[in-house]
Amino acid sequence: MIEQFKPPSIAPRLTSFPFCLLNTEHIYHSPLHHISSLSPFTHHSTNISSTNPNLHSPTLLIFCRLCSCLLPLLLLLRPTVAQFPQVPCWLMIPLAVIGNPGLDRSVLPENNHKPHSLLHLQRNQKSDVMASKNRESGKDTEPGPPPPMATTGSYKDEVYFMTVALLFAKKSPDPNTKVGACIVNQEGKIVGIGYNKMPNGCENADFPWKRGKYDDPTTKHQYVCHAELNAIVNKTSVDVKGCTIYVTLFPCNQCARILIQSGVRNLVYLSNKRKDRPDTNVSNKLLDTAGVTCRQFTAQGDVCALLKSIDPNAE
Ligand SMILES: Nc1nc(=O)n([C@H]2C[C@H](O)[C@@H](COP(=O)(O)O)O2)cc1CO
Repeated sequence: MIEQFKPPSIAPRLTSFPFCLLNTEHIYHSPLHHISSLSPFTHHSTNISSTNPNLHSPTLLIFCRLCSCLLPLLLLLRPTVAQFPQVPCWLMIPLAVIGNPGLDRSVLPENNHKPHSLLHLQRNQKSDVMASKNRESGKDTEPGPPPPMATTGSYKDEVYFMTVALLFAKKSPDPNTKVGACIVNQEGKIVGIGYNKMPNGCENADFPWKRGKYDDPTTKHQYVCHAELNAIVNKTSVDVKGCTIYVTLFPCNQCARILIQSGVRNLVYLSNKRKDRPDTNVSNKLLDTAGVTCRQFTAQGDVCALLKSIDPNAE
């Protein structure tokens, strides 16, 4: 199909494109860096290079090519544009494609404000630099509640990723065991999230949630899709080869097989409460033989501190 490029009509549609992409199931469509750029209902990202194949539409490709033609002009304009926070967001897309030497992409905005302009991003970055200077000088070890931005970047990335897994575990309808999983690619971007639930289209209320023997069809075990499986099928990238999965419970042998087959290389788990069960031994044997590195997450304290820093009243 040949479609004429119409800048005025595409602009409003793209206004929200770089910063908020959601599908109908509220699963994000753009790789994320940190929990702070993620909420259950809106997902912000300054990275427009979504790996979702659905976004690689001809329209987008044509648009990107046109943007690259405008590149020299935009390079000239960039310092000027950054002075005006109200500059339309669609103009920011080519700027984001070009990249801004003043911005470190590994330091994405880590507060609740929407990064609606480059100026805003630069402000955030300045705060990050301040926070990191404070850390280096040991100031953030002083007692007392931190100022809103002081915790920015205070935690290892894995703390954010396990926190994401824990947050999504909360969405599980399983009344007994809620499990969350978060898959992260080699660039440190989240490319898949899942939690245990009944298969799509199968109403949670229509199926049993009781525990029991694994082969008993009156128990949940025959029906429920595990968090790891959902994280993989929800992936926003072409594949999850070389990725790391953060999961709140050590995988069963079935999930271990799925992880191995899909190319996940590292596993970080929170709980291994079933370590004495035979199927856990099978998981261990499979993962070990296939060369998937497994380690237990030990920074629970940091997860609690991170959550508390988001909302001091959080439990
Ligand atoms: N790694 C895992 N991922 C998961 O999503 N699950 C899910 C399947 C069930 O919904 C629940 C375990 O049930 P229970 O027998 O502990 O109440 O957790 C379980 C495991 C461990 O096998």
